[in-house]
Amino acid sequence: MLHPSPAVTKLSSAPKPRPVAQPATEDRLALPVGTTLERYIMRKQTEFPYATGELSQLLRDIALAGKIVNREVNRAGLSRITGAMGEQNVQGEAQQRLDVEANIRFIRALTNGGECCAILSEEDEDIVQTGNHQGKYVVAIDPLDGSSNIDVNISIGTIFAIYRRVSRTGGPARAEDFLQGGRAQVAAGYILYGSSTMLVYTTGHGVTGFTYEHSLGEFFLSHPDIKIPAQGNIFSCNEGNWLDYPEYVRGFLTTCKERRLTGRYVGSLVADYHRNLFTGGIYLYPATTAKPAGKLRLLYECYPLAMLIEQAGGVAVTGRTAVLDVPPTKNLHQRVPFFVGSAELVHELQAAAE
Ligand SMILES: O=P(O)(O)OC[C@H]1O[C@](O)(COP(=O)(O)O)[C@@H](O)[C@@H]1O
Ligand SMILES: [Mg+2]
Ligand SMILES: [Mg+2]
Repeated sequence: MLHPSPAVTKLSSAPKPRPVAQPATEDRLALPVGTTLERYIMRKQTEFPYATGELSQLLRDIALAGKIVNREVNRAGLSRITGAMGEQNVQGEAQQRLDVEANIRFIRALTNGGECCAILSEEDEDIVQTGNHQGKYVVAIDPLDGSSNIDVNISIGTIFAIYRRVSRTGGPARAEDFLQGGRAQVAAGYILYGSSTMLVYTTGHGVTGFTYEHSLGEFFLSHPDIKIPAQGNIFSCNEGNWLDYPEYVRGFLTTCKERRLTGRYVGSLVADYHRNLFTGGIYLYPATTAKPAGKLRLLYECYPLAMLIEQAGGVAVTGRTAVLDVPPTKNLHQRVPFFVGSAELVHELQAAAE
């Protein structure tokens, strides 16, 4: 919109001023690339008149733990925290030292921050109470995703979902606080420890990406308003499971190959998801004969990534059903089949689903 200056409107004989473009209201509130995460969070908070800053503090706590985990990941080979623990987590999967380390770092940061009442982590069977019984939020988290890639210096990540607790404050959080369903998430995101470290999150108003600047120790806004292309050229799955995939998934993948789409699979969900978010594509972790419910966990892997993808204009389904509409069972570590990515590709898969 163009606004002549008030002085000029009065003096009609004066030479016409050069028009100055004024950004629309929303644009004036938008912050430029390079803005620090802290400033971004503060500014966003002022857009919600009743915001009390608790969610902002939670995001700060997650970013802080992310910086610490990033440091540990970067020097893991030197500091001897790579390798298997020789123990299994609640999923019966081999626990890596960095899985444990990351879990400790996130729990500590969320406890010290004061706003998080309880944490549901992939690494702990039960809900972890932080002792902040007045905290209004709970966090479901996969502290380190892509464990099998830890020891070989390949990108890994953290995935998180934030809920406002529904049980009465003043006491410990309960399972119902985590079992509200995907549409109840107030924020969700991930941190990618990759060739650069990024924090990507949503509070339900689009998706924003921040890149970590190591020497300054800060996340900076680098990717405002991320949108996934509606169509894509990439399919990402573990083809070693081909013989165990449902027939409709094999049929879909065959058409991908007939159309000469590109196969790309890191084996770290965050990394595969992040690539497809920017390039367009579909990530698939179907049910298999060995894993009839799929492998990925609903509460701290699929729900948060589904919220992000919908905010970015993409789609996430378990087959026919939108991931965010899947009702959680009482199992806090529930698994579901997961198909996520560009709308056109995922809709095609969904139409073929049994
Ligand atoms: O080795 P597979 O069966 O392809 O599974 C890979 C998937 O398993 C995961 O590693 C599971 O996550 P965790 O490492 O957090 O257990 C995903 O990151 C990845 O997409
Ligand atoms: Mg994981
Ligand atoms: Mg994990």
